[in-house]
Amino acid sequence: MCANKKSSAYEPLNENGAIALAKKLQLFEENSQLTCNEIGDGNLNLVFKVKNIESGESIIIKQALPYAKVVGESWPLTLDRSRIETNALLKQAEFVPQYVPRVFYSDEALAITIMEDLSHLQIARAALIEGNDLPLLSQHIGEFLAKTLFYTSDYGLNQHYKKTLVKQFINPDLCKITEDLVFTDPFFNHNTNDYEQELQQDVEKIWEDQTLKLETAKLKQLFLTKAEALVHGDLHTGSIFADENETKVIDPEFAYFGPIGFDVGQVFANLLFNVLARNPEHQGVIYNHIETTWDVFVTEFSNAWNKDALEIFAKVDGYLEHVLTEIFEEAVGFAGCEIIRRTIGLAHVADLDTIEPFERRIATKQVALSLGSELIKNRKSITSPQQFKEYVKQTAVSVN
Ligand SMILES: Nc1ncnc2c1ncn2[C@@H]1O[C@H](COP(=O)(O)OP(=O)(O)O)[C@@H](O)[C@H]1O
Ligand SMILES: CSC[C@H]1O[C@H](OP(=O)(O)O)[C@H](O)[C@@H]1O
Repeated sequence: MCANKKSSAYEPLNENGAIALAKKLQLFEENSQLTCNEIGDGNLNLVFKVKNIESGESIIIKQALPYAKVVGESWPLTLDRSRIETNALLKQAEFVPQYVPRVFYSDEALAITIMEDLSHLQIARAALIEGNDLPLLSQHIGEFLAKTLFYTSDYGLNQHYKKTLVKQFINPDLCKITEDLVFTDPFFNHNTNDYEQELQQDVEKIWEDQTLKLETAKLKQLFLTKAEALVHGDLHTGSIFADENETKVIDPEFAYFGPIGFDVGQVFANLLFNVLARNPEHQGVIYNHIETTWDVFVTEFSNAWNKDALEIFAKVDGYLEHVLTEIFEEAVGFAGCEIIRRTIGLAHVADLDTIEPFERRIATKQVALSLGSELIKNRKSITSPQQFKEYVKQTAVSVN
């Protein structure tokens, strides 16, 4: 099966429609007995799993709705995100086929991507919450980040061709969601915000902190303007399937040409949520994941740079180090924004929301807010992932 595109009129699928489509496209052997379930638990799209009862073979049909599923028809949203998702998966597969689902078919008009079923793996967020530590997660994600980001950047890609890709991945509606939900609304008294009343004072502290707002404005400006590489754009642990051996990154519908540090920072932040949710004796393994993600990223990015850089200045002493230092600094700041928005903004994370008892949940969210603010404001003086540990400790002491 291979990806292709053809035109048909848009209509949202239901389970029978998904089976009919799979049959029409001859994705299973003739006369196969097929079942289908809608399994989407994300904020935006429909996800159908179609399975051959006898052979057990299955595929995933993901379809965009003309609105954001989590809010409903009052929040219209472009179907073009499906084209972006398919093309991002195909582009990433050029560099790291082992870390993305195979795409079998796509149809822009129907806004569908048909891909490999990854149900044998577990969503990394759920696995980490359960205490399943996914030993290869950070090794794989570090390599995924380094290769997808280096080879789509001006360092590793023909700079003229890169501009045609920038055009192909213009993604204004999904970027607007991030500009609002990650970089704006949580820092103001906005009606999309969602937090427990026990956090009111901590939230107001954020709204009143002018230094924090200034630094967030600078990070938002980077997100708006720094077309450094084709970023995934929503690389949280809910967008990663994994087990002890395998890792697959899904859901790149927010992909666009943005700052490399954005993807790296979202990975840091989402691992930090898991750190915060754990008892201290179980945190070490997740801190190690953060360090390994960065170490592998640096190693793989540097190898790719030394082997394949097309930028003539790449061989100038100090240039690679400068780029890596800037990526880390920006990643720390972006991680801070992600931490704040997932704590008090529209879209939360289960790591924090499932903490029991309630008092511990609130105390942990207070630490998260303080940590997020510190990462944004102090990102220039945080130069290694080992410092996250100090910052978590320091903010925990200052909050409690
Ligand atoms: N390739 C896949 N294989 C198996 N399950 C999948 C696959 N893609 C998505 N899913 C399931 O659907 C859920 C939502 O998918 P996701 O791509 O995150 O949707 P959304 O864009 O709405 O966030 C995932 O959490 C996972 O349970
Ligand atoms: C109304 S979109 C909110 C939020 O949802 C997206 O995540 P996902 O599609 O993985 O559920 C993205 O993080 C958006 O910011």
